[in-house]
Amino acid sequence: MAALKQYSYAEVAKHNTPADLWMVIDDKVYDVTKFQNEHPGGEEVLIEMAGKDATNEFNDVGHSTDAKAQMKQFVVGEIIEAERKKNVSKQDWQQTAIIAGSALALGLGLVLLYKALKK
Ligand code: HEM
Repeated sequence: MAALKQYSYAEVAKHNTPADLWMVIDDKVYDVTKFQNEHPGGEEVLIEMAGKDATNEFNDVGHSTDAKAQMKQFVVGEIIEAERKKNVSKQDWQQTAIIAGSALALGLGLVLLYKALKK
């Protein structure tokens, strides 16, 4: 898959009118200019979020999987790494590494203790 075009929030914020309507959901940038009139939830809510991060608003509605599949066609890019909100997966990975590392150290410690006691 080709890499997505990278945008800063400042860049997205320029597209904040009904005639040029972008928004950010989960760090992906969407151009919903053509979709606004077709949005089952109405154009007003989209215009309200124009140029902004609408992740919470989008999730609050509990959009269907159909809606999530549909939105893919409007992706024009993603937020530059430094400004991404969702670095959760990275944090999760670090946490997992720390837990796994601690477990390993504990296991090793127990083995050494066992060996020391056996003598
Ligand atoms: C690319 C972005 C979006 C797409 C493709 C999309 C698509 C849809 C679709 C297909 C529905 C019909 C119900 C469903 O299938 O879940 C819907 C309903 C709705 N959407 Fe969106 N939506 C988008 C963004 C947003 C945003 C940012 C908001 C709020 C700020 C919003 C608010 C709503 C509301 C209030 C409804 C009506 C729910 C109802 O009547 O039960 N949507 N949207």
